Amino acid sequence: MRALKLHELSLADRLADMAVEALIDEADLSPKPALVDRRGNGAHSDLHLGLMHASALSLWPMFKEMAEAAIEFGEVGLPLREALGRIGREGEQAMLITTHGVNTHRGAIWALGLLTAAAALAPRDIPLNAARLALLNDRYVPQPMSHGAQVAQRYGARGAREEAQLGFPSVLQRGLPQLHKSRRQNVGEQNARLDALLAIMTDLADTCVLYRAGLEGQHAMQRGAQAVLDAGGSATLAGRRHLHELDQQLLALNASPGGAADLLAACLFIDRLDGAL
Ligand SMILES: CC(C)(COP(=O)(O)OP(=O)(O)OC[C@H]1O[C@@H](n2cnc3c(N)ncnc32)[C@H](O[C@H]2O[C@H](COP(=O)(O)OP(=O)(O)OP(=O)(O)O)[C@@H](O)[C@H]2O)[C@@H]1O)[C@@H](O)C(=O)NCCC(=O)NCCS
Ligand SMILES: Nc1ncnc2[nH]cnc12
Repeated sequence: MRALKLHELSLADRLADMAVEALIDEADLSPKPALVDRRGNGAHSDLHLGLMHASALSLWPMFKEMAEAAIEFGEVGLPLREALGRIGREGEQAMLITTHGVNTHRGAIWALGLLTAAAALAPRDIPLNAARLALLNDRYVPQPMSHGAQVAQRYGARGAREEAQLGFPSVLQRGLPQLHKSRRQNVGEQNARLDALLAIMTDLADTCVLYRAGLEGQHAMQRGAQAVLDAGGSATLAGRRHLHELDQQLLALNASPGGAADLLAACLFIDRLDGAL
């Protein structure tokens, strides 16, 4: 049988590969404060690294289908938005079957789903087109009292939806610039990615943290992340001490920055796309 050459992969195949790789890179990155990583399960009793990997892999067909839908519809509009909503909900079901009901990647399905579709539409303006899609109202979206919805009522934080509708400011204005800055300082790729995660955490209203630990958790996350960066970042000894402190503090508060983790995956996906399309 003839071997499949890489360049014979379709655009949708390649985008799905890149989305899943971004999720696996995020999961593997260590030491992340209070999140699942190579060291352990962070603040989660029902998650572990193997489950994060299995969940990421289970989403490959969904990302491919989202990219194909974008290519087929060819423009930002309600038909594409509602197709993505349907595909995303089916992807969530596939994830829940794989994880036996644990929510591993709901936020990532949303963020990376929109970005994958936008990348399939046009290589330029990816965050802008993702935002335009997020601003459209899917008429079929269920309205359950999600953790995000409860936090929105209690604190006014609009979480994952708003982040996408604004064109992913935490990724474009914080994560990516820090990733590039740390790379320029030759701190090593893992430290650069940790710094990008911390930069995202400095200003995020993460509904996962707010749901579990309220404003105290959010302040601890934001201040602690800033302290690591102010001390020189994850590659320095002082920065590592602050990172350890942040890990301990978030674990004590049971505050898991799952939203920030999803946005790091979005950041790594956009970084991968650069030059690949
Ligand atoms: C529009 C949706 C994003 C729904 O949003 P909503 O806020 O109503 O729903 P949630 O499910 O509560 O939140 C979405 C997840 O987004 C992540 N997130 C949080 N804050 C932000 C932020 N500021 N910016 C970006 N992303 C953010 C976060 O995901 C991570 O945390 C998950 C674990 O959370 P949780 O279930 O609360 O888990 P635990 O605390 O561990 O619960 P217990 O076990 O302790 O009970 C984890 O999955 C991470 O991914 C938020 O959870 C969209 O999701 C939607 O409409 N979905 C319907 C399907 C659909 O139409 N999809 C469209 C595809 S294009
Ligand atoms: N590494 C991680 N740990 C916990 N929750 C997450 N949600 C997305 N990535 C995560």
